[in-house]
Amino acid sequence: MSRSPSLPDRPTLDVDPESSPEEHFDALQDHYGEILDVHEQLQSQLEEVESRREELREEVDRLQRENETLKTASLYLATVEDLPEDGSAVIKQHGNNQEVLTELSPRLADELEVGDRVAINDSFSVQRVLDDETDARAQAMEVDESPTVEYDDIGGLDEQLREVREAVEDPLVNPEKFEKVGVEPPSGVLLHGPPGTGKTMLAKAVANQTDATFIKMAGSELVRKFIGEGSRLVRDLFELADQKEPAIIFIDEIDAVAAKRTDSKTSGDAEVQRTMMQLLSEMDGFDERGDVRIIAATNRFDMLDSAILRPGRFDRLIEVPNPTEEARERILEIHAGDMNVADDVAFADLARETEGFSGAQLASLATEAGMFAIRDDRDEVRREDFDAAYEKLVAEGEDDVGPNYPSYIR
Ligand SMILES: Nc1ncnc2c1ncn2[C@@H]1O[C@H](COP(=O)(O)OP(=O)(O)OP(=O)(O)O)[C@@H](O)[C@H]1O
Repeated sequence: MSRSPSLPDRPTLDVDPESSPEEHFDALQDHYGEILDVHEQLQSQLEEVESRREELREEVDRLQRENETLKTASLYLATVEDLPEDGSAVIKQHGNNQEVLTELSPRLADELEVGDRVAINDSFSVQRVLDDETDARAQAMEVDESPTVEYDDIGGLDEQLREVREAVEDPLVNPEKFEKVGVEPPSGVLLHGPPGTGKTMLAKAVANQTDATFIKMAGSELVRKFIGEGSRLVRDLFELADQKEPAIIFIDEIDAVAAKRTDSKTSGDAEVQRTMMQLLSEMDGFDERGDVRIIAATNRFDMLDSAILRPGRFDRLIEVPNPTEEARERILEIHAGDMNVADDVAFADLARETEGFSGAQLASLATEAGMFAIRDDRDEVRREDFDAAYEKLVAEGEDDVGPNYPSYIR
């Protein structure tokens, strides 16, 4: 839609070569007059265009502000239930299941289909259409039908492994044991300890051992931007586990949804609370579930709300600490065991010198040492490679490695 006015014709000077100087002068004067006219017309058109430009600029500013508000304001989630022909839509809000009839913009009316998930604002006006729900589910959950981690791949955590097997594997494999004795198996297992100590590995290994599907959800993923989405994901998570049983649900970073209540009453906190309530209610209804076990992990045990630790919820707490010297040796053997290691490398020495390292850091130490050997065009990994790897790791992550570096690094 263009509103630009058409330009006036350019005046031409028509002078008869035979004309007298007076006639010539008159013709020039007429021409000058015409030029002045055109100049005036152009001037007024320019003013008109400038004022239109100003209007458009204001419109752009307004839209930009509106866009910003839309981007920052919390939106609610809803599903399109019906699309009557008149450009309206019946939507059902997630969380409270409120059904509303709302007008659609012409663009959305063409685009929307029944079943679509949409984001709506406080006045129930549809702001945008969201991705396919299955995509959102797939993004948030990691599903591994047959994890490959074995118990033997885990270094050190013998006592923790025994407890996890007792709480998760036995109820799946020998449920009758519990029935005969008349005790309820633990509802949920909570693994807590510093990062990279093998919590995920433990959960994966027990899923592998029991031929269960491993379904992982990160707590941070459950804390979503859209109101109602976190609790919806929790429901999806348990539903999926039901479909896939036997299954092990692993919720990493559970502290993101189950932190102690704070005094602040921001909508973000309320949304986290709702997600946690949904999780608790799923766990409370857990008895009727078949072969589904639930394991959660946290690095921030101190932050957890005691509500999730009550009997019937995460009632088996297992601490997974950083490895002891003996465990560090075992972890190094696991990760460097297949490497072509020179005679001057003694895992026992390395274990002694890596106090404060987590399992994940020991795994990186082995990989990095291998990389140094490759870079040097050798097919054998020497002690000097482990030393170089050590220095690199310490330099990269002073804060993660912990205070106990060996003396020759400090
Ligand atoms: N006890 C261990 N034995 C062998 N390898 C380990 C051990 N702990 C950690 N690792 C190595 O570190 C990697 C990361 O470990 P994992 O993901 O299990 O840690 P996590 O405790 O779940 O960490 P986070 O709390 O950061 O999620 C593993 O894939 C493995 O290579």
